[in-house]
Amino acid sequence: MAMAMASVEKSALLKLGFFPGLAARSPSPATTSKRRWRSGSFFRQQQMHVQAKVGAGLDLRQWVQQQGGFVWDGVGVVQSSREGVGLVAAKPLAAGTTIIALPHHLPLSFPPLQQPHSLSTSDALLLGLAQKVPVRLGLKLLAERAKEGSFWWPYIRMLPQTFSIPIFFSGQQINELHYPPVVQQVKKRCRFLLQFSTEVNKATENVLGENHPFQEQQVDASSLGWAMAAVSSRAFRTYNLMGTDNAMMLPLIDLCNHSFQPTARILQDLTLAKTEKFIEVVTEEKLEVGTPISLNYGALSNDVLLMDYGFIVAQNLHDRVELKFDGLLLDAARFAAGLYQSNSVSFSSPAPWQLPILAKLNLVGSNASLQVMLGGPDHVDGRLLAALRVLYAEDPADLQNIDLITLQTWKVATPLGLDIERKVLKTLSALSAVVLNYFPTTIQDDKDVLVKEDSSSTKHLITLFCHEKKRLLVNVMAGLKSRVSSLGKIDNVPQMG
Ligand SMILES: C[S@@+](CC[C@H](N)C(=O)[O-])C[C@H]1O[C@@H](n2cnc3c(N)ncnc32)[C@H](O)[C@@H]1O
Repeated sequence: MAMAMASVEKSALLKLGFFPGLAARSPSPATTSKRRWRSGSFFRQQQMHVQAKVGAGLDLRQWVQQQGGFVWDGVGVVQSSREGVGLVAAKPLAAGTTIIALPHHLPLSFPPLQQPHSLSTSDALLLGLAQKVPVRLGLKLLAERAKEGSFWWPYIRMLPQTFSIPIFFSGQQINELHYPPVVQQVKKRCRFLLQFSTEVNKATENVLGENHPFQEQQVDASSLGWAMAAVSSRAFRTYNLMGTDNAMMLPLIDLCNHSFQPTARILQDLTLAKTEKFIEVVTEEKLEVGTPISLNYGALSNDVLLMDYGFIVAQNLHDRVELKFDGLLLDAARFAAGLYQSNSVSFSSPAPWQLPILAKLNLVGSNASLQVMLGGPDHVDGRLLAALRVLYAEDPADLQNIDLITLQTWKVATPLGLDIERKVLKTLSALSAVVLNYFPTTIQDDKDVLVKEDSSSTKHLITLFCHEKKRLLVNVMAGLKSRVSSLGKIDNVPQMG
């Protein structure tokens, strides 16, 4: 997702997201600590009612201005139960206008520490620990949150106390997602947090006073999870002139909620990297009074939105259903499609002449990448489509003059003939049905829950997530069905040239 932007003057920034590939078990609640977290006051402030939260947002706006930042005087702060705090236009504004600009010293980042010998004990410890985590900014955030009189306190006090991301779900709620790619990833992240909290405490156990990066406060999986969630849901990637990226938390700017049709975008002026206002939010369109000031967090699937941000988008065009390419699963789909015969060779044991093509598709071999997707404009992953076409081929000669690109697209209606194409489409459709049946509840069950549950509840979020996956699978089946029907209209199988 990172964009190479070193050569452009103003670069659009993307949200950061969680470190891919980490993971977990539900973190234990905050336990005993040598000293109490500053969270006493932090948590009290987090229980502020709506009006106070909005007021704190306005205080943050003022702090940014006092620190030399620019905030358009029409920036309003609102709160809703669904999106939390957000920014809105309190006045009309033309497109292409700067709304917020931050000076260089306001973003919270983990600065590149190039001279380890000159570091304080506390910074050296933090650096050592940070080298073990992909998102080291979380540690910096925790260190600042622990520090009395932190420069960033006006910002940190505005951060949510809790996040609705799945690492904070109960074990049962995680399992209720019924979607193995996300369930596994969440469990992996939780495991990481538990392990890493042990490491952090071991590395700091005999450190006292100012030398302690977290002011002698014990860091448990829950506080680490809080920090990682704050970073995954709020940090942006910024770039320097060398194109090196760095994660930063951008006070006030990170109160903008997400939309795939955003009203603003965030720009980084690389040529001004050393001057005052180097990150700014600019309107994409004319704003009317009450228009939310939203940013596009990126072309993110619901899996990423759920795991990193704690919300999902209905009818998200970037969403997919992820599967592991597996001969047995394809056999089950072939069986469900009524295409399995007693003399059928299992898809788990491809013929030797089929293997080289499957290897070229990177679906067999020790370094194979077995993750394939359903959904999207073509309904299925090109590699899955190609693999099924190959697996249904009966004669090596069928595959001789076919290139890999053709096999992976719908460009040629029947690259291996009408019969094979029909089988492929029916198998893919049955595969979608098999995956759909994996969910223990129906689309109607979900609808019933969705109307009953509070839209800000975890139950609602989990149900909506499952509901959207099921809807996607039904759409895939409808798309494949219409392809089968259009095949019926083909009298002559086009010859490959
Ligand atoms: C960068 S913060 C935006 C400010 C945040 N609303 C707050 O209260 O501080 C991102 C978080 O806002 C919420 N959010 C942003 N866009 C959303 C959307 N379109 N729908 C639901 N929640 C959204 C999610 O909780 C997400 O993790």
